[in-house]
Amino acid sequence: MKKGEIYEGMIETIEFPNKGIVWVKDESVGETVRVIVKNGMPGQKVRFQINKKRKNRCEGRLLEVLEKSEREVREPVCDAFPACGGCMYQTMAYKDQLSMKAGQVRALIEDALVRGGQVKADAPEEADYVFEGIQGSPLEFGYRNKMEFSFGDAVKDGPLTLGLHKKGSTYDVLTTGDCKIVHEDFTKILKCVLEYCREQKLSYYRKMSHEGYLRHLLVRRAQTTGDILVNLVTSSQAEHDFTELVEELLKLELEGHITGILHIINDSLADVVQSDETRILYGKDYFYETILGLKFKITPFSFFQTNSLGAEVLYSAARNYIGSTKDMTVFDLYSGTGTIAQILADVSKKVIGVEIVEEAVEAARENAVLNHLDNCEFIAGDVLKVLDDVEEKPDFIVLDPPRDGIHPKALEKIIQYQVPKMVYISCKPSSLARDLEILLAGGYRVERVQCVDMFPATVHVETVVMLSHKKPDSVINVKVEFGEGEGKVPLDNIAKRAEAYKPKERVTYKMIKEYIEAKYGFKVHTAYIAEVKRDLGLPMYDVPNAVEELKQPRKHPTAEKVEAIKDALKYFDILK
Ligand SMILES: C[S@@+](CC[C@H](N)C(=O)[O-])C[C@H]1O[C@@H](n2cnc3c(N)ncnc32)[C@H](O)[C@@H]1O
Repeated sequence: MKKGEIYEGMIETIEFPNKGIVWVKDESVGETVRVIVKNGMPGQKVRFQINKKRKNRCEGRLLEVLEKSEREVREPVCDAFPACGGCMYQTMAYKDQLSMKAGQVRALIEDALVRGGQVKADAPEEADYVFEGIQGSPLEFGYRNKMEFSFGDAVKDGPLTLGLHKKGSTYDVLTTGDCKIVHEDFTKILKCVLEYCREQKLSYYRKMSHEGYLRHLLVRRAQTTGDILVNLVTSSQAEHDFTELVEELLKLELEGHITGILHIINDSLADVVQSDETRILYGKDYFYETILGLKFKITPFSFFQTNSLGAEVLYSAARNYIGSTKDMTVFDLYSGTGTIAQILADVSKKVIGVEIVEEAVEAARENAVLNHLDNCEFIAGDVLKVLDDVEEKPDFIVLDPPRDGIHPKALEKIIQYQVPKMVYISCKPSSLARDLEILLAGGYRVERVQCVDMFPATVHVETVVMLSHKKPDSVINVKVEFGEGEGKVPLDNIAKRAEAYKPKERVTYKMIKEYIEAKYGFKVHTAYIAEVKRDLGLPMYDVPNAVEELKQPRKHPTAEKVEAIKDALKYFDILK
């Protein structure tokens, strides 16, 4: 198999977030190879081109869907599908989307449990934590309370467009005039603004040359109050009077109501929505949203969960795990506009929120006053640094970091508090799995896991994890001196050991099973793989994965299965 070659095959499964797994025969060596093909659906027959080939990892670029999947049970709901790429799973039944996402999270968590030492690779049946499945979003469509549309064109020098970027393109913008994951009010506003800008022949800002005027349209709509904030973002390269546009927008027949129309000037070279200057064209520059009975003031740039009703499900799941915090000091790390802190405030002694965006911290403070809570403190700054300066010690910690997860050094500081319990809310399970390994190594164990789907039809999924601290049975102190001389550990040795322990491409039991099924046409149990490895004297931690549970007394593999397992171990370089 070489880079550039074209193959066909069936997408057997999808690993988080959108990694389709296809097994194909590489005729040049007579082997069956596992290829990752992104952006497909489970069960589709696809044609793809190999674009990455490494020893244990092969990737292909999807060229064409040859046959639809049986799991595509309905017609696309919008005309930007599949070019937009935002709602890849919209043709799958919602129930099916949910079970696929739950399976993806479970596999990642259970890998992390093995790698972090909570579960032994050869005894997956001893995975002593509770995986509670997935809760869906109350709304399958129209669930987003915020959308950032870009101005551009769909083809070079084509007519002005306003909407979302084409999948995989930084430049081409599709007009998403019937996007179904936002309320109809969003599309009415989008069409009105686009029509006006086309009539006025306003230019759009080009990312390469940094020339042009129109940049983004940011719309926020509170799901519970129907308040709408319209933000038109331009460069400062022209001056335009938007009075007529404001009149047009206010004439629209909307289900909600516009509380503010803002003109934001942004000359930043980066393609992000931010403000050098904000002009209020109508109304005010904020609105209110209600979550679990609490009121939150939202400004154009403050972080707020984008699915308000879904956030209620997520926060309820977290609150359920957090339990009673009476007389406790709680740290809400990565607190945004302080939603979680305020949900916990009236059942805690004190809550301290830490958040890096100053504007969100100011909003959090205002929100606490609005909700008559006087035991919340919000600190602006990076968690990594702020934890060094906070004098109070937490009794309980809630973590809700951004997609990339938690900085390892911040995790170290969090672990040092040794709080008996923590709840980690994650919007990216692969970052969560990486952070869990560090938390497990730091003496924590995973007790319960609940997934919540906040973004139906997309690849995203949220996870809430309850962790508890394992108290050590006993403690011994070991003093190690580094350097040359008797009784010291030479630094050279450390460098060699570090080299030997460098992370290798991870081969899971699942990969071995998939290889065997594709090549030999039969399934093998995890326990059989473990048994063959034990018999061969292979280290048991080399092939971690623990997804299945034993449902009957352990049997032994047949000779045929033993040979197939040995072949797979050789294929993945575990057996030389
Ligand atoms: C997933 S949001 C959670 C917000 C909040 N808990 C909520 O539910 O609304 C993550 C938040 O972390 C903030 N953040 C990102 N990096 C940070 C850091 N190093 N220190 C503190 N806050 C950070 C972001 O600005 C964002 O508000």
